Amino acid sequence: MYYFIVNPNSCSKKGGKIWAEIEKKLKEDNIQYKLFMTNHRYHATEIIKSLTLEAKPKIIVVVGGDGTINEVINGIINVKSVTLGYIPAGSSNDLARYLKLPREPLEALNLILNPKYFTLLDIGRVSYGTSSRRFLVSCGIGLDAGVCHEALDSELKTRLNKFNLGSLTYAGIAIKQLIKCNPSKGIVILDDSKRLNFDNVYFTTILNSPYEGGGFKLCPKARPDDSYLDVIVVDNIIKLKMLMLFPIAHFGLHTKIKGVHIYRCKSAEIHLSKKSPVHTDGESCFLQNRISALAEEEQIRFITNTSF
Ligand SMILES: Nc1ncnc2c1ncn2[C@@H]1O[C@H](COP(=O)(O)OP(=O)(O)OP(=O)(O)O)[C@@H](O)[C@H]1O
Repeated sequence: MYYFIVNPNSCSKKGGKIWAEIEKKLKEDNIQYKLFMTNHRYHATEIIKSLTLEAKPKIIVVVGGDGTINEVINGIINVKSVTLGYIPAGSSNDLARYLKLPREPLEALNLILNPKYFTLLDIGRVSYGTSSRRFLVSCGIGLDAGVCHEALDSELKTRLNKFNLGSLTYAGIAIKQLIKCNPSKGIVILDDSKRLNFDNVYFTTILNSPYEGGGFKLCPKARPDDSYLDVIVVDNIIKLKMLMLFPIAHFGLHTKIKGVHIYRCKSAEIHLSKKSPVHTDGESCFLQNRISALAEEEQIRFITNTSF
């Protein structure tokens, strides 16, 4: 039995169309499944909570974007009893990009029905104020999160999604926000011991895998299964040079630029001089001036196309 959690609204309603294609195939092939369609924000979290209350092994397939996967990962109670399958149906699909999951829905379904590999993926946890949330792709504070916040309700994203170019939204908004933004002073503490001071931080992002924001290869060497987090701090770069950083970050070529700092750690704490936007997997965690993140001990079993 396969349990499907479907966000029909992902990628400006493309999720619903993708599900129709998947459901037709499941019916044709007489595959047993149960459907749980989300009908509001955070519904995927409620659904998976109820599905994972008992520690009974289940294959749960998510149809949506990185935001839907984030809601799902945040609701799993018995992590060890779950195997996740994923049919990417979002605008940016950064998780699917790194896991090399098929972009074609029926191919992605085929992989789930005939799995090649099961990979244990790290689950990150970010804490802020009195709250905390898990992430699979990344969390961040500063400019990158500001871009995610604006992209959530972006008209531009809706328009670009019509041409399968939704991921370009992030680049467009990033340029607009960069022009206005004022960097902060920041302190980053790695593994409770290494303290780093920065004067003009644009953003700090903590990643499980290389990509975020629709294909920016921010930490090219990050691996989602190594129990470590990769951290990028972008500091003290003139805005004109920052404009160059975005296109070359698509190829992971920004890492040699002075002012780009990359670290690997088990935990990270970030303090900024002023409140700044925070995101987990592109979803908003409002404005904060302090966040901390770690890799949880338990990993989640994921159906993948490749071994890592
Ligand atoms: N039925 C629904 N109606 C409206 N919004 C929904 C519904 N179900 C889920 N959502 C919300 O839709 C938002 C977007 O989903 P998701 O992130 O998966 O798609 P996306 O933004 O197109 O993809 P990506 O994150 O890969 O760019 C999430 O914040 C989720 O809470």
